[in-house]
Amino acid sequence: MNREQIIEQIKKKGSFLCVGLDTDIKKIPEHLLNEEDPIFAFNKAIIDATAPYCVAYKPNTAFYESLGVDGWKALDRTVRYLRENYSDQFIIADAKRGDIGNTSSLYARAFFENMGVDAITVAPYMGFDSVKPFMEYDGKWVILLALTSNPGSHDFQFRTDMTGTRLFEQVLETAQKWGTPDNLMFVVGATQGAMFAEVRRVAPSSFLLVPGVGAQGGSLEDVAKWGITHECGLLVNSSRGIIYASKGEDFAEAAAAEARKLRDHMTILLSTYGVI
Ligand SMILES: O=C(O)c1cc(=O)[nH]c(=O)n1[C@@H]1O[C@H](COP(=O)(O)O)[C@@H](O)[C@H]1O
Repeated sequence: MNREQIIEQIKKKGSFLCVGLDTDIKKIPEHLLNEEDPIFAFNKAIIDATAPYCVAYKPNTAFYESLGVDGWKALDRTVRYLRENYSDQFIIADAKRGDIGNTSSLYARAFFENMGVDAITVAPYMGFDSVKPFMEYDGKWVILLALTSNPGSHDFQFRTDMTGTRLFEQVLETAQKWGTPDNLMFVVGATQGAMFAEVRRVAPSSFLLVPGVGAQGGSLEDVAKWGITHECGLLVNSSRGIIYASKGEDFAEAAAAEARKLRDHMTILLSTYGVI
């Protein structure tokens, strides 16, 4: 899925919502545990209920890997279900990979060729050769961690070099020499608030994947205020806040209601900032 197609979907749906499929076997409604593949049954119901309100899905691989082979199969089945039934949705494997070039090329093959997702989250720590193999796929995206949503983001990401440039700014600056706004996005946590203005100073036109609204308490209002561009330039993720809105038989309807609420807010923001 290319940049124009993502923007078209955002405008069409009045939404820049990404639903996080962080599906935890210990948190899904009990009645689903009788299903032959409970994780897939949960994901399928969540997808069918929330698809009108979002433009992307982001399964985090940890939730699937924790279940071994069965989890990986459920993830693969989920991606296939999205591909076959919702081809207008952007699919992000949140895997946070990155290794020496030779190994990264196998991660890229696993996620882009084998699983067929549109994008993968990548950690920048090992540098250019660890990121490049993911960029060698036409029509696929790297989403590089830049300024994360967690408290530990302050341990390294704000450290400055001799010129006073912070590490996250160096990541943003340097990585834009490796890729373009057509194949490279950055992760910036919703909890970083006004720091979005600093991010936009260095990366004015890149799409940002923004986790941290909902369960982590980030403000959608602030993200848009400091981070939105004339093309939107944002994909805002919420996982737990949507998919665990109810633990009962009505879990899918409750998820849809949460997604719709966020979509309604996003439509207002898109209109306020002149995107639609
Ligand atoms: O790369 C990510 O998606 C990510 C980066 C980051 O800085 N913070 C962050 O929360 N995430 C992921 O985004 C999702 C957030 O989930 P909720 O807090 O439940 O909405 C999880 O899958 C996290 O692993």
